[in-house]
Amino acid sequence: MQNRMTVGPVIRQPAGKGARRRMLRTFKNYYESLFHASPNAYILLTPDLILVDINAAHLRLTGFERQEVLGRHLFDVFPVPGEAQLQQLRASFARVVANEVEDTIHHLHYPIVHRTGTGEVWEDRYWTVVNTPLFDEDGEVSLILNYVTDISHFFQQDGAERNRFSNLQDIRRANLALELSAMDSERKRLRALMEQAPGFVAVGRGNRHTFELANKAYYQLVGHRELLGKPVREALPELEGQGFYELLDQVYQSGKPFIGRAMPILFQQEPGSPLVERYIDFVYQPIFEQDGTVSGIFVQGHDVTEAHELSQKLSHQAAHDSLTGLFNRREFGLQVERAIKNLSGKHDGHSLMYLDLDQFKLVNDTCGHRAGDEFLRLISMVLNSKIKSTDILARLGGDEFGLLLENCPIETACHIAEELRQAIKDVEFIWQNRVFGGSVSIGLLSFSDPATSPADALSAADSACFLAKEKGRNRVQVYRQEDNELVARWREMDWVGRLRTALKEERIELYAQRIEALSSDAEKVAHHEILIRLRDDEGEMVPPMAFIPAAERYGLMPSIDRYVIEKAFAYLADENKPGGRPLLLSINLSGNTLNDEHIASFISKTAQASGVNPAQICFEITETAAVANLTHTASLIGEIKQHGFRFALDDFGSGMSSFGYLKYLPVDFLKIDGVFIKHILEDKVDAAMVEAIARVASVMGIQTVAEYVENDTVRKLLEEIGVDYGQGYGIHEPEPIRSMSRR
Ligand SMILES: Nc1nc2c(ncn2[C@@H]2O[C@H](COP(=O)(O)OP(=O)(O)OP(=O)(O)O)[C@@H](O)[C@H]2O)c(=O)[nH]1
Repeated sequence: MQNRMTVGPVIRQPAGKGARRRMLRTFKNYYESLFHASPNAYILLTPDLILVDINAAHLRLTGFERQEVLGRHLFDVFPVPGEAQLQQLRASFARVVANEVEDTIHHLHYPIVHRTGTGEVWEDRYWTVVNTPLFDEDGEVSLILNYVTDISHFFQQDGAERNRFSNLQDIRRANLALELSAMDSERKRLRALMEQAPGFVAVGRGNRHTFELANKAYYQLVGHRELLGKPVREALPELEGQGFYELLDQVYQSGKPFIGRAMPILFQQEPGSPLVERYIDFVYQPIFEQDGTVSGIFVQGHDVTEAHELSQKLSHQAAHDSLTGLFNRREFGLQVERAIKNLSGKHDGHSLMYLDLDQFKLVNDTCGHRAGDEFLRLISMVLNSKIKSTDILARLGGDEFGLLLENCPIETACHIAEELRQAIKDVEFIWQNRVFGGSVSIGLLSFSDPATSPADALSAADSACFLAKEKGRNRVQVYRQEDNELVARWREMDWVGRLRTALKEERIELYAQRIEALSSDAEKVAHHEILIRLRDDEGEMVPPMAFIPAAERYGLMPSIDRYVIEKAFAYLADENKPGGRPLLLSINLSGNTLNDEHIASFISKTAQASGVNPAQICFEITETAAVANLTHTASLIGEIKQHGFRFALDDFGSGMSSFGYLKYLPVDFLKIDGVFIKHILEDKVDAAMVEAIARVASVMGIQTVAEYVENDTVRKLLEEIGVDYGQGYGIHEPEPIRSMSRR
């Protein structure tokens, strides 16, 4: 069949008024814009010449209102002027239906009543009429597209003019062919657009939501299967019980759209295969008829599974600790906050535990971080196994855990805390043939005041935990406000914020105390130990005893040490200008700084940048810090010494077997612990200890420094014993480094 043109997806043979309306609807949905926007005059007719649509160009041409012509017979709307025209038209429409090809009446003399602002006017008109059959899926002519062109002006011209258009027929034909081809490409373009659209699109018709259309993305989403012509419950049976059928019914009945965001949906993409979960953003949009009834639902949306999974992953990461999978500190704070909001007089209040493993460092230090991580995982599993699923367990950081027991009286919480302590005590962690036992200190707080802040609750429990440690570890300590020790601890914690600000505002000031040569062998340089003071926000100087313990406990010492190193090196660089006497500065490195894996490179880079000679710097580390991880300290000292820096072992003699360690620590100075010097004049044992240290050091080629030299008598005795240097208030009181004269 030539020129066969099927419009839209399917247009069936009309069987009555209702059927015609459905046909109109289908056509309207897909080609309404194209039909109405065309500059050419079109009418759409059923084969029995009932007008089912008329476009805007035709209405402009004839002056009719759309509503008054639809559903009426063609000849009722446009009365035929005579028998000849009637025959011509009838024959043309009959040919279209019988032959199923397009039919043209080239010249049809057909006067029309034209509506004008002043009334109806009969106008003599000549037309070219093209009737095109439109076919349904079964190949039957279901509609006739009637296209008219007003050619009256040609017939109203003189003869010569008319001759010029003697081949009018060909021109009309060519024009029509162009029109039809434009319409066809538009149709293809629209279909391609819908097909290729990134989102899924489908149309369900009628109250059973029968698939009338589905694009590529829709097929991809549901798995490629037969959809068209099937009601949704038959086409996608796995949606039963997921609420989507009900939503479709609701939109169909209410005429109100439904918008779904990241809704989970399960599809069985292949017969027999497991259900696949996807997340979709979608809209169910009702399709309205002209009479306001809903005839179907337009489904449009996007598969947002990847984005949804990513956002789930991110929010999980934001709330959980990656090592143990437990909640993290932030989330724990939020949970405590939520629990506080739920406090009501009816309940016993909540209980909160702060758990800190005892001597956990030992696992890290002897077997490495990986072992430490495994140990932490094991501990979190043990804790998890001992609590209810509604309890909130979190890793607060390092080896610290938090546990929130909601609506749990203190007696029960004490019992649980004791159980947890025992469960950790029973842990045996084996790593490369080494066995570590578990132990935990627990601070327990019970609170019922809705005015409690999460931060206060946590730090109160932390304070109690601190006390548990102080009292010997492996115990549960209940928080009591009247506890003086706890008050002191609160004060200490208050220092954390103050210290951070002081560091930022450079209010930590360097002081120096001279270390004087006592023996003739001692090096003749101006030797000073750098000490620190904090200038508080009111300008008062705060001694180190007030803030160093807090800085040590809260991990601020590495920052303070770095700050001191930078300032001291800068000072040395200034003092090294020509004419200056050689200076030697001693700088303290805290135990935490020894664990800072970048400290060696920081020191050498700072020295290079400031241009100081490493031989002018001696780092002091306490015996206790050094011994806590002897191998690590020994290799760190070795690494730093390679650059030319020197080392002193501070508070020497305080440990049980100090001499034993000395062999492993390549230090240049030993600073004898002040406890031996303080009473050296009265206590013979102290004097003997100092003597012994001086002798052993001398044999090992290490120089000795005595601290706490408070007067000349002590100084003389030390000289006699053979101690190389002295330091103390009897020699020099610390003073700000910048105001210090060189002696
Ligand atoms: N393996 C591992 N170690 C960590 C992690 N976070 C912190 N640490 C280490 O945990 C240790 C915490 O030590 P502390 O709590 O200060 O001391 P402790 O040895 O447990 O001793 P006490 O608490 O005083 O009984 C430090 O050595 C940290 O370096 C981690 O994620 N993995």
